[in-house]
Amino acid sequence: MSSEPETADATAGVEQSEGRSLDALSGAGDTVEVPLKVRGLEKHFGGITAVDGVEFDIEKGSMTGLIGPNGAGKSTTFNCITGTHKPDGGSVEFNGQDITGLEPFEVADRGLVRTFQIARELGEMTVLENMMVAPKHQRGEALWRSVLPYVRNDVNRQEQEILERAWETLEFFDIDHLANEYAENLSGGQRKLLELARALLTDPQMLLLDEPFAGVNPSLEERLLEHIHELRDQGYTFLIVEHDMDLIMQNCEKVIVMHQGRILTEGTPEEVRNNEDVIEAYLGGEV
Ligand SMILES: Nc1ncnc2c1ncn2[C@@H]1O[C@H](COP(=O)(O)OP(=O)(O)OP(=O)(O)O)[C@@H](O)[C@H]1O
Repeated sequence: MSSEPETADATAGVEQSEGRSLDALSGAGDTVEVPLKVRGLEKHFGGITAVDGVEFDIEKGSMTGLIGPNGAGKSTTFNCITGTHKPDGGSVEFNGQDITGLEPFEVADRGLVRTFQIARELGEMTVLENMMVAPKHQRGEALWRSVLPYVRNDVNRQEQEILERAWETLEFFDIDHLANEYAENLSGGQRKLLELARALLTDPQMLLLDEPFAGVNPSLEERLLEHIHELRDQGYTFLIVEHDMDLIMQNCEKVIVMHQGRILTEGTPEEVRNNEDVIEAYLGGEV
């Protein structure tokens, strides 16, 4: 797959959103080098403060790891950024637009997309059908139902274009031979590849991956990593939550460490590895 995130080719055949900045898509106007800015983010659940004034910047074309122990607030931070949770305070800016509190499909429309686990209903569809409903599925969890008849019966011109992109993306991830397999029959690693492939069909500029390597065997993990690096080289930006510390340290140029809802530190893997707070107060010397 050779298309870049902002090019017209990358968006061919896929419904464009009204809310998306044309400048951001075409690269015209000011170049946004820090597409994602999180400021003073807060989220409370009853008496629990899950996210407590989190702030960070993500640079364009970078691969950043977000790490921290269980309950540190990583998933809640992801959820507040991508619209699954409404933050109680702070702001999220993407490509110069305030996206704080927008619905998930509105955030995805702007090019900030997180991978979704293949839900039970999608597991009962083939890999190719999963790809065909991906662009619309991301814009609303229920919309895929309305698309399904078209997938199974007559395919109109727009669907034909989506079909071509779907095949191209499946080939890129080396899972085109599984196109007619039901998604529920895929291995854990193959599902992760499909989840990433589906996210790509929504024309993202930045991808948020929540534990993309969980349950993935070493050889598939290697392949998944190669694909992520290749996509990064094409200009996509990645923010990755992952428990495998070594994997993050070896593959991300920047690491953000969360602890008890706050940013403990951030820096290069080397800086984080040598940070006394991280070693003593948080990681217990496991880095
Ligand atoms: N929906 C919720 N309702 C109540 N408490 C929640 C909810 N979601 C998260 N929490 C709490 O918020 C805190 C942060 O949880 P979160 O899942 O964001 O951490 P995490 O860093 O992703 O952890 P893990 O690595 O274990 O997935 C935890 O104390 C958790 O129990």
